[in-house]
Amino acid sequence: TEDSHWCYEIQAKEPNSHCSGPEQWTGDCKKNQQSPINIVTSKTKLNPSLTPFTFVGYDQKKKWEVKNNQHSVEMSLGEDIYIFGGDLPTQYKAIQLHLHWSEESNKGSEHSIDGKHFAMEMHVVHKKMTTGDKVQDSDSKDKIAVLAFMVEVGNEVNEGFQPLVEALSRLSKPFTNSTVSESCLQDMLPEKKKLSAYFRYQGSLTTPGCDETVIWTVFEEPIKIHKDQFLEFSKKLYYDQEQKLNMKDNVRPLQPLGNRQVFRS
Ligand SMILES: Nc1nc(-c2ccc(Cl)c(S(N)(=O)=O)c2)cs1
Ligand SMILES: [Zn+2]
Repeated sequence: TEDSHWCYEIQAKEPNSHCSGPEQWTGDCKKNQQSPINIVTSKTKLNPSLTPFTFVGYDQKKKWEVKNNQHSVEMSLGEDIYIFGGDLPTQYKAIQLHLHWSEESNKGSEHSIDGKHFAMEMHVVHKKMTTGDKVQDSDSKDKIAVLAFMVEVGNEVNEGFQPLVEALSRLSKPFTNSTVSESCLQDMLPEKKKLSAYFRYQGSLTTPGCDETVIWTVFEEPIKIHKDQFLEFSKKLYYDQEQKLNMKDNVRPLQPLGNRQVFRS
């Protein structure tokens, strides 16, 4: 399908590249409720319904499957990990987490907050859990809920990130798989009490087909990792089999907010 040839700008501008960069992405990528966006905090609207989340199974210790899917490093979740609360219509089951990054710490996140980009952005992708026979109409706007965490670099090692960082050298080539050592999602996130402050808006996948079916939650509290942990991603991972193009800048350009309102908890 044309999606298998989509790529980021850094790949598209390579001499004799045959992939389609963000300006050529198809599907819903040219519609008007796209992600990511710049969040102008002074224009966000307080929404008291945006209560804290309940995270179920985020403390489950497991040797998670990870893979280099040629666009990012992706950790498969599933099983019994899910969220509810956060003004979501029902509970949402965790499917996978992946990240976007650069090699400079002031760009690399997909969303920006008051124009500030972070070093990385971690996305925990959840799918709406339909109870019993209820069928999801195909274009429903809330099929997916992504929890987005900004990642800042500092000089403190983030122990919770180590299992993933240590697996990266086993994932250099695209379409390679591995497992991380025993770890849990919760250890990668900011402490729970800091997760009640977040932004909320209606948007899309930031990768083709850019389906406008995502309820976005962008947490205010960033994850902090050591600079060396951060640099491992662009050092160890490659976009291509020949290992000539380091995987970095897997970041979609900012999209127009249009007439959408961004809410805050
Ligand atoms: N092949 C790939 N798919 C994705 C993906 C899948 C689902 C979603 Cl929701 C997203 S995102 N960045 O909008 O969170 C990315 C990444 S790489
Ligand atoms: Zn993502």
